[in-house]
Amino acid sequence: MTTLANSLGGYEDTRKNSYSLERFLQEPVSPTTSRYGRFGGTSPSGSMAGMGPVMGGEYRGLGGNARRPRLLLMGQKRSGKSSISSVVFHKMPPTETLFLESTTRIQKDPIHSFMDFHVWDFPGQLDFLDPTFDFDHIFGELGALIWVIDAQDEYLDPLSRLHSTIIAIQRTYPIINIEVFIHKVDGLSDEYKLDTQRDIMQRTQDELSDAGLDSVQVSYHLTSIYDHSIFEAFSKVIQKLIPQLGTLENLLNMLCLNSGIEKAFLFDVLSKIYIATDSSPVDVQSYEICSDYIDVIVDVSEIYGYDRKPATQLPGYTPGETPAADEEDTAPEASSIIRLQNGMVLYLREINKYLALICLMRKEGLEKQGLVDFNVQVFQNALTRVFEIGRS
Ligand SMILES: Nc1nc2c(ncn2[C@@H]2O[C@H](COP(=O)(O)OP(=O)(O)OP(=O)(O)O)[C@@H](O)[C@H]2O)c(=O)[nH]1
Repeated sequence: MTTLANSLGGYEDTRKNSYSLERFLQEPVSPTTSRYGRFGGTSPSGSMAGMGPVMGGEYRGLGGNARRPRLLLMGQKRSGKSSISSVVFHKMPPTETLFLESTTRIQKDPIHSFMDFHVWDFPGQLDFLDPTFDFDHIFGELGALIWVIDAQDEYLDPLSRLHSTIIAIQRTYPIINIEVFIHKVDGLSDEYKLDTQRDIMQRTQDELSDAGLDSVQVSYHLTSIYDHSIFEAFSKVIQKLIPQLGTLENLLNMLCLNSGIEKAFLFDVLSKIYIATDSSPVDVQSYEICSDYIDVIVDVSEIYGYDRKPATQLPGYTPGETPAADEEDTAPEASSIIRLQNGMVLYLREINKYLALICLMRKEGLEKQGLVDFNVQVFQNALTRVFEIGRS
């Protein structure tokens, strides 16, 4: 194991730029945007010092414009669109989605997290290809179109609506990411799931070829709100919208290589979406255990964490003044280590109030814990730099 600072060409920046997970949890939640929980898509106060286009509101991915990407959830009635949005972004327990009412108007949900974006939930009965709808307004600032298909229901009609939608938007907006969620697969056998996916892929490919759109890329995900598959699918959707993804992956690779880490995830604590991971293959079990670990840490922090007030409530703060970065920096970042029965270790370090690094390593790796801690600190500083450069 070596120090990451060496691998990063001697880069060393001792400036601390960390935020507290606990403090994030204790910040006020706006009743207008939070329908279901404490996270509720609110905008926590406090600056996002050092976090650029991906962090704190701006996005320069598509076409270089500083915009908030929009994720459109579309599909037939009762396919599970509102449930997905509620479970992933508002911590709604999956069983409570049974009581969700049918959406009658477009639900626009601003999500303020490591990257600000909007989630628009379309009522299933709405025909947005109708000429009375402002097509450009709906698809103009799109990051991804997420088409939800209920795999437990008859899907040929919804599929043909998907095809006509792709054909309609491709002509004007060819760079849109099209993501098909083959949803509610929890009740299906593995064989049936794969057959359904194969059938949907084949029919879509045939339809697009007939329309002369062979080159259109469509991604397919088997999802359910009753397990981690929905979070994993969203992770992949969001990752495509992060301009710095390649750099984040390289940093994670270097961290793993130099610290004896087998798998590392950079998680958004708000949604449990991972925004980057190293390039070793993701196995579901590692992802699930890391995702569960975040839940535990978040819950324990919320119940037992001490009350660290936001900078605006600290003594000496004058209303109207921008809180000094130093005040944010005084809070130590949360960290935690758990030894698992199988000889592995889970290592968590909060990077800022939105992101946490979670690593899986063998217990021998912790014999040099000081080195691992140091490398993680260097990784944290490098990450801050990446976003600073992106912003400038
Ligand atoms: N088994 C299963 N049921 C699900 C899943 N996701 C959603 N549901 C159920 O599907 C039903 C419809 O979910 P909604 O989220 O209201 O569907 P919608 O697409 O928003 O419906 P509209 O608002 O009418 O367009 C609810 O009873 C959910 O509990 C899933 O992954 N598995």
